[in-house]
Formats: sequence, structure tokens, C-alpha cells
Amino acid sequence: LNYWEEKNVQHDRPLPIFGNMLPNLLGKISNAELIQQLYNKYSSGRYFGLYNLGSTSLVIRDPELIKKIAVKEFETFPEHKPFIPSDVDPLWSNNLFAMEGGEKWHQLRSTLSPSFTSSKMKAMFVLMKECTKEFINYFESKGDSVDVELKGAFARFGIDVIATTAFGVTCNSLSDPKNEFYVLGKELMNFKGLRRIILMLNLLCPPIARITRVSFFPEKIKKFFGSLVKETLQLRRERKVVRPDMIHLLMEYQKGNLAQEEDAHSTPEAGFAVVEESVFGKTKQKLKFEVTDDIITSQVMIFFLAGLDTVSTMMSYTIYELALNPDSQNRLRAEIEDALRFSDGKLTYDNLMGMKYLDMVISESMRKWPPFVLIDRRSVRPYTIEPEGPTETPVFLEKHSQVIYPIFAIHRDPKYYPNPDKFDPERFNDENRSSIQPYTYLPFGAGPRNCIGSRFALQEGKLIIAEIVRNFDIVRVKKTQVPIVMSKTNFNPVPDEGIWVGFRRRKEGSILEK
Ligand code: HEM
Repeated sequence: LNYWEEKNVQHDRPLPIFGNMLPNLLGKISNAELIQQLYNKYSSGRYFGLYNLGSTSLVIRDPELIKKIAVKEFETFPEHKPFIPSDVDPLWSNNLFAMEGGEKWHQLRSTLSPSFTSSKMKAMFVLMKECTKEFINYFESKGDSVDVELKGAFARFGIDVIATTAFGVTCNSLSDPKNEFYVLGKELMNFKGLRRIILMLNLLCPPIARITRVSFFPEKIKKFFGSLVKETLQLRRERKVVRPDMIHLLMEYQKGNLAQEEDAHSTPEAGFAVVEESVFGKTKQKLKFEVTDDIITSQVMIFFLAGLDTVSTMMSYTIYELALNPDSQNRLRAEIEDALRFSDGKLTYDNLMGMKYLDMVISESMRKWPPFVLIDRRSVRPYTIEPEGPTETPVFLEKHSQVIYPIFAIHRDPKYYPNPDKFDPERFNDENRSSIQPYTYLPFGAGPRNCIGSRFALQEGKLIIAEIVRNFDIVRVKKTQVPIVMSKTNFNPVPDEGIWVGFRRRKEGSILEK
């Protein structure tokens, strides 16, 4: 309880066991807002200390220091704090996100990286487009006017996209919500109740996890997704099926056929928010381990976990903000209709990626509502933060210390984004985007360990948002919550009641592509 006191780091006095987290545990404030309150309270410093239940974390406020830890000191801070010890659930700990930093992560990142280049994303466009068609058809079939809970609708859409692009399976979870993929996928994403308690206990006390051996993925889910991937792999080997999806790309690695593409990661077309691949991902590493079918399964599972809730949160808030800001909505619609006039009414990869205002809208939506409200790093050796200014003293961090980048709080800091609660896509126009201070815009993280799927997410998000805007007027309805009250129990920054808007069918919009 004296940890931060002894290190001369500003902090709120902790309670035994609960540390500073009791208001969140009692359901009084969301996780994002609790960290934001502390961030604002300690505005004079570059960092503050947090007592995070049984452990301690240093929350970094200063963008320069974030850059230093994320990039320059990456090899000291190369990993996340594990949810469970690595030997308890290999299916979880062998995925790219959970993997400890070091040689194996480096090899895997550089191996997976070529799957997420612009050309691979472009090839998947057609698969994503089929899912958007199903989405639009489903809501059109509901009549001229329908109230929509966006988080649920986009979760179904997102599951269909992951099913087809990562697992090679087609499903339509909106019109067939009983399909096994959707039902089990939803269960996989459910971190409430007993599963939340078990994971919290594991996080707080790794020896408990070793004794109980409760894995991250429930057995039923492991079995279903594990055999689904294995059967798909077998079928494709036997029948030599080629489909532009992740399974196919991962099979190509197994055979050693996939190479790094020159400059493939520097194409700016996916959008402002896209994160650059670092030299770690770009340099081909000789694999010192075999890409087994189990390793492939681990990766598609993490694509599912990392790419589902995040993407549906991004889409939900973008559509929500468009309902509340009709001027932005009209301007976006005009941009979409203009682009379609030159392509026979067809939404293509190229005209979608060329839509500047759409990119500004999505960038601003992820500024105001970042799907990951914070991210962490863990050190693998001791490190000292050297003092700057008269009030600081050196801060010695032992091996396995955790630092946190408070993304939500930084994105809502008026110092970087004046009037931060206002939805204003102009912050990201050509003129203004260049004055955004580096490391104050972090929806996809920072440094070599940033999000590998940012292109995938932006492509999927832009596609469905453009289709909705061209086909429907998005309006505020009775159930639309203003302002948003974020859940106090869910780690995701969304309201417990969901995010509601109305879709009003636009007759003139939908004639463009049928
Ligand atoms: C809007 C959607 C998304 C958001 C906001 C998001 C955000 C993030 C963030 C903040 C991180 C941690 C970065 C860091 O620690 O610096 C991350 C990591 C990761 N994301 Fe995403 N993500 C999104 C979509 C996706 C998708 C669609 C995929 C895959 C298909 C994906 C796969 C991953 C993986 C595998 C990692 C771990 C990378 C590593 O540790 O090397 N994400 N993401």
C-alpha cells in the first residue's frame, strides 16, 4: 500500500485489496471514466500511480513518454500482462496478442503481418461485401422504418465477417441467430458473471489459475472452433480449395509460400487511423517453430476476439454520432453518392478508400469513443524513468512492472482536442490532422505491438457505414440515449441498454446498386 508513496509518484490513497478500483467494482463509475478522473486530477505530472486491485500500474499521461516506452524502449516493454499463466491454456497463450514478447512473438508477428497488407485486404473486400448486402437486405425487409440496437446488430454482422474472412464459413447471423457459429461466438465474447470472476482471480493470483487450471476459453468453445478449423484445413488440402481468406493465407505460411511485400504496409489508403507496421513486423524472420494446425487455430481465435467487439463498438458509435449530427450525415451521403456516380453505382474498394469525409468521420468517432479505453505493457527487465523538471525524481520500475496508456482520457483531453465531447470530424481534415500531436491519437495502440488488424477493421467499418448511409436516413429515436451512459460493469465502453437509432429507408439511395 506504500508502493507509489515510496517511489514519490503521485497517486490516490489505496484501500486494502481493492486499491483505487472500488468505485468501479461497486458499479458506480465505468473503468474508462475512473481512469479519466485520475488522469484529470493529476494533470500536473507525466504519470501517476494506480493501485489496480492486487497489483500496481504506472499510468502514463505524457505522449512523449508513451512514445519512448512504446517504441524506443520496446524491448524492455514488449508484452501485455498475461490474463492467465502461459501453461494453463496454450490455445490462448499462443495467440499473437497474449504471446510474451521476445523471439517467438517477433517471428509470429512477421509471419502474420503479410496477411494484413492492402493487397490482401483488397482481396477480402468481396467477402466483406457479401455480408454488408445481407445486413442491408435484412433491415430493408423490416419495412420503411425500423428501430435498431446497433451494438447487437453489428456484433452479428461482425461475426459473419470474421466467419467468412477468418474461418472460411458463411453464415447470416441477423436472419439466422440460432446458427452455431453465432451462438458459440457470442458465448466466447461473454465476459460477464462467473467467467469474469474466474478471469479476475486468475489475473490477480496466477497460482490460483495453476491449481484450478480454468482456461481462458470454455471447453465447449475450444472444441467447436478447434474442430471447425481442423476440418476446414483438411478439406482444403484434400480438395485444393483456394479462397481469399485468412485460413488460406495461414496455410500458405505452413507451406512457406507467403513472402513479405515491399512497402505493402506504407500504403496510406486505409485511413488516417491505420497504424504503421514496425520493422519487427516488416523484417522476415526465419521461423524456429512449426506453424501447426493448433497455432493456426490460436490465431483465428484471436482475430475473432480482438476484431469483433472493437469493430462493432466503432461502427455503433459512428452511426450513433451520424444520427445526432445530421449535417455530418448529409455531407457524408453527398460524398458517397458523388463517388457512386462515377462507378455505375457500385461501391468498390478504390472509391470507398478514396472517400475523405468518411475517413474523417470514422477517425473522429474512434477519437471520441476508442473501443480499447486503455492498453498496457509489461517490462521484462528493470527500468528507470529519468526525472524531468524539479518535481520529479527517478522512478525505478522492477521487472514485470505494468504501465498503462489511458487512451480514452488522452482522446478527451482538451489540451489535445479542444471541446473534446463534441463530435467534430473537421479535426481530421487535411489541414488539421497534421497538427495532431503524435501519440495523442491511439485507437490502434502504439509501437511494434500495435494492432495488426487496423486495415481490416477500417475497411470493414467503412464498407458497412457507407452502405447504411446510402440506403437509410439514420435518425434519433425515443430509445436513443443522449448523453451516453457507459456501462459500469462491462469493460467495453458501451451503455448497458445498447445503442439505439432508427433506420428510415431511402428509396433514392437504394436504387444505385441492386
Ligand atoms: C476498430 C477495431 C479495432 C480496434 C480499435 C483495435 C485495437 C487494438 C489495440 C488497441 C491493440 C493493442 C495495441 C497495443 O498494445 O499497442 C490491438 C491489438 C491487436 N489487434 Fe486489434 N483492434 C481492432 C480490430 C482488429 C481486427 C479486425 C483484428 C484481426 C482481424 C485485430 C487483431 C489484433 C491482434 C492480433 C492484436 C495483437 C497484436 C500483437 O500483440 O502483436 N484487431 N488491437
